[in-house]
Amino acid sequence: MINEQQVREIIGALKDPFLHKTLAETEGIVEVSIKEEKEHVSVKIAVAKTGTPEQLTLQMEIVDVLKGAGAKSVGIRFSELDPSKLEQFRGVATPAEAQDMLSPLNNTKFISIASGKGGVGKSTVSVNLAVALARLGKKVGLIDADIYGFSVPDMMGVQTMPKVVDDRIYPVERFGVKMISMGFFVENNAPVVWRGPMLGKVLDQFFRDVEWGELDYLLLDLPPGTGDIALDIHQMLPESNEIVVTTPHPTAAFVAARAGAMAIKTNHHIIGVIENMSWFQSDVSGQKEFVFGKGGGNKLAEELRADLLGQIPLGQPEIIEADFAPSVYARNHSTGQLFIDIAEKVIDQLDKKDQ
Ligand SMILES: Nc1ncnc2c1ncn2[C@@H]1O[C@H](COP(=O)(O)OP(=O)(O)OP(=O)(O)O)[C@@H](O)[C@H]1O
Repeated sequence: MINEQQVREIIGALKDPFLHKTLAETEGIVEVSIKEEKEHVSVKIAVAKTGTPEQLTLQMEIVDVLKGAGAKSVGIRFSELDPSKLEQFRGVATPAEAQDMLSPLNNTKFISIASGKGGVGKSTVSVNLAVALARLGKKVGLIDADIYGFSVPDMMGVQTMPKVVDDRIYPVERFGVKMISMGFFVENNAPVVWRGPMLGKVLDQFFRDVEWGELDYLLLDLPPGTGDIALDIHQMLPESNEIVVTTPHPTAAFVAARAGAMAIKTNHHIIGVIENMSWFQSDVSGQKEFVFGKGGGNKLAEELRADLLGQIPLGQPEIIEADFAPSVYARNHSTGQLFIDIAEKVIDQLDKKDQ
């Protein structure tokens, strides 16, 4: 297992993406800690500007080099360089680099949606939360990053492909949401087997080469579970606000807690839990029937010390032939309204976090 000095040497050779000086030169390695028994390295890095696509690239480079040197898992936190230090290096930025610092995603809040296992409704929640945020007047993007199980284009009833002009990818817009999916980049629904660097390149492309314009929120529908792919993606993403989706069964909540733990370990911030398939409203008895049990969402929220943002019942959206989108609830559908309530809570929480 590598020691702290080796970690500092390896990362010290990488460059601050804006200052184009090595992290050793900028003294950008703030903290290194190593858990020998778990072969886990966590580092805190200060860069000129945080929350940028450039940070994502650096993040991937750090994960790559540390894993290459023997770390099994890597945690990275970013902070901004002290203004006095920044001053020291100012003047080295060319106009193109200065333009980079004004990248349109700089003020975007990232929201990732995760689940402990497949089939609990993570994609349904991602799509409807994105649409609800757009219905509230926000500028919203959605990345379907569920590389094996991409389903967002079908769920939203997307019939077109993104346009590519001069090497720039223009996302498809549906219900006011700009969307891009792994599904657009594989032929004939073929299974995808990307991992490691290849996966990183594809994700990087989603941030850098897609013409998002200015966005308030960029949602990411993550792969389900706590396996290698989910871990890779967690490590490669910019720091995000994460929502964990579960069903009400206590066992499902238990599995979802592991996804939450993975998010925290990879320095994402859990903002809440959404319980899906919470009940079924019987037409016959008029009663709520708790088909999948009760209490899972609350239990998970307690465990992750986060809010239960909402509970979504079982039930399909009405199908409108003329505007087919099989998983999008209409604004005036009771579930559509529940998603508006959740979106308001999310906006509120993230605004508070900013203050
Ligand atoms: N509240 C709900 N009521 C009825 N059906 C639902 C509800 N939520 C999800 N479903 C259905 O359950 C199935 C799984 O949902 P979805 O694809 O959103 O789950 P997922 O967690 O993203 O799965 P995976 O990660 O495996 O792709 C879909 O057929 C979807 O239409």
